[in-house]
Amino acid sequence: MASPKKKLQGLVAATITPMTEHGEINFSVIGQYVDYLVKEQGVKNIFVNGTTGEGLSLSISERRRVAEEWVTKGRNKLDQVVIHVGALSLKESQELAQHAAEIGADGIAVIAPFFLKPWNKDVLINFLKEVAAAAPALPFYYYHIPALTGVKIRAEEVLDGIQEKIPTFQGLKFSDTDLLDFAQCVDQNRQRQFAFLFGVDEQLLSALVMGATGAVGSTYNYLGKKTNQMLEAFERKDFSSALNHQFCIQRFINFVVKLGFGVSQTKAIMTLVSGIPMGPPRLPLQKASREFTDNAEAKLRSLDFLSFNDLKDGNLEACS
Ligand SMILES: CC(=O)N[C@@H]([C@@H](O)[C@H](O)[C@H](O)CO)[C@@H](O)CC(=O)C(=O)O
Repeated sequence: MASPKKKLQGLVAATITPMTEHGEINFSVIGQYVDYLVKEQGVKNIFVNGTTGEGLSLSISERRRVAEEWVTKGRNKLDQVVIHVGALSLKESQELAQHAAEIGADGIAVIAPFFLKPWNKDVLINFLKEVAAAAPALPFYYYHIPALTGVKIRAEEVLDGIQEKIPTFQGLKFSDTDLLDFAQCVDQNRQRQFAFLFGVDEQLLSALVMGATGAVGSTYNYLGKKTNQMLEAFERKDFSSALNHQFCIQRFINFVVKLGFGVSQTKAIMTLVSGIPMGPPRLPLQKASREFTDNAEAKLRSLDFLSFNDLKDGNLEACS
């Protein structure tokens, strides 16, 4: 059984894996990155080696070293460090789970294997169970991201009876827009103290209404402060302010989505906003174009999302 631990809640930044221009991992900026999240964005939980972290594009040895660096640099600064240990090979996933336990991570998460896929709920749970068993003292999260894995088994089905099979099961990271499925996960498991972590940043307010207890996402790296204002407004039941904050965040995400948005663009935006070099992504991803970065910067400025004092054009559409 997992040792009782503080529930993972609030914002969780899906960390980027910083890289050098030569495509090697740039471990040297991770300490600075931790400080930036805590001090500038008010984000004290991280999700390492997930989608944003290009976890599936790293070698097993790189994933181990990245996890170690975040745990080490986050010690006494971060509340929780969750490591994504999903892999196509059960053995690799187990190795990473065991490693996460050894280095003192606070939890592990696993996606569905996506090449040879589980064809029903029971097979998927068997896979997850075998991984969880490799780290029997660590809280376990199922990472539901059907658009990327192609595994379309509803999260509601996966959660049905999961704790009996996986005693360390502690929550769901739900990266999908199907709010019916998400809400049913909450509704059917309300008595259990699970964490329901939503992963579509532009729709977080809707998920909060449905009972999300926290959120994992890429934009919390650089819009954490803004999103925390939304969470605070929601908490004090000021729904009008919460909605304004969500609309404001949506204006930015909608803008970049139309330009073409993904992990590469997240790296470029984070470099711009934080000043910490995130470097290029690894193939098969391509570096964001200069045009993208210029347009994203102009939008960030007009929404007053950049804390520089050199606004030349004024806040054209700054949100309150
Ligand atoms: C598909 C995808 O990358 N989704 C992001 C979102 O944060 C996403 O970037 C955001 O909602 C903007 O669309 C996260 O759910 C991914 C995530 O948490 C991770 O990196 O593991």
